[in-house]
Amino acid sequence: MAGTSAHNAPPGPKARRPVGDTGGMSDTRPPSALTIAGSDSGGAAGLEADLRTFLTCGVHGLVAVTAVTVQNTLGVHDRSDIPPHIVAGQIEAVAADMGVDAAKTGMLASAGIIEAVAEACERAGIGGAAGIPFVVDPVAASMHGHPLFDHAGLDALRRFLLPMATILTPNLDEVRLLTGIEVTRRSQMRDAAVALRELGPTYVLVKSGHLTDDPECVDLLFDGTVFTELPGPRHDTPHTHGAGDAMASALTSGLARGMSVQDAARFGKWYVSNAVRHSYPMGAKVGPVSAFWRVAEEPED
Ligand SMILES: Nc1ncnc2c1ncn2[C@@H]1O[C@H](COP(=O)(O)OP(=O)(O)OP(=O)(O)O)[C@@H](O)[C@H]1O
Ligand SMILES: Cc1ncc(CO)c(N)n1
Repeated sequence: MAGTSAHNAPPGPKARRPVGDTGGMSDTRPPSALTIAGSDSGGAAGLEADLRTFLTCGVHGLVAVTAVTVQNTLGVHDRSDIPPHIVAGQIEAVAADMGVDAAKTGMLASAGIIEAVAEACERAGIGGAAGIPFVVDPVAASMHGHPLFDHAGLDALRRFLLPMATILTPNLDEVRLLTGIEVTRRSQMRDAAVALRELGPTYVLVKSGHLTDDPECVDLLFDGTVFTELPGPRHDTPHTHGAGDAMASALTSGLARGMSVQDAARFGKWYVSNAVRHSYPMGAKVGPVSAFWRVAEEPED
């Protein structure tokens, strides 16, 4: 495990509040981030990944559970969706009492849940032009190809959630589902970003993990005018389960800590690149990305 060093210090300007900063006083509230996501029993993706990332990025994690999946490295074997009013209730309860500095979505399971999430977020002041930063990760399927919502879900996502998003973070399968654009080369990511932004989000971040022939792993951020490449090496490992969730939740953590969207996106890319670099085998197939690299080392004695 690596501690903090020049090598793994985050790039770009410093966040307003450093990791774990509570002002040194027990009555000072740390930044908080809300994940609206499903549970992965394998602990690699879903809300488990998000909470772990929030913690290691110095942010208190809040949760609205959307579904429980029966999942391991072989696939998603079963699931039970949470009733939409319970999902909305979780969002409203934590927003009203504890306060949300940034929010993100993961698996949203159904059109009914998506509509309830959009309404609850609107009531809580999450998303929209002047609202609390809202990261929409349009998780459509698990990495094994198991759908995590259906066509009605896709329509509801377009209709209710994309116009509220501060930033949309699709992988290349989700780009195809949302726009019909097939991205097979890095140069095609710009057209995809333009088409995605027309669906309503303020920023778009197109993730490049699936371009496996590309020797680098360069994500693309677009704000409607400027394209910003987020460069990084492509680490040679089969174990990338949860990379998308780690990227989106680190980005959300950056926003909760007061970073600009540009800086939070760079922070997210830096975080996930290290998480993939330290990923590990576990189970029969694709193992999880790591958060251990970010955990403080224990004292010698
Ligand atoms: N082999 C790799 N080396 C370095 N970074 C990677 C690698 N694979 C993915 N990433 C990074 O991880 C993030 C997630 O990318 P990807 O396109 O795989 O998303 P995803 O398909 O949503 O992820 P998941 O595997 O969780 O479903 C991106 O920031 C991407 O740049
Ligand atoms: C619960 C859950 N959320 C998201 C993903 C996608 O990584 C997954 N496999 N499982």
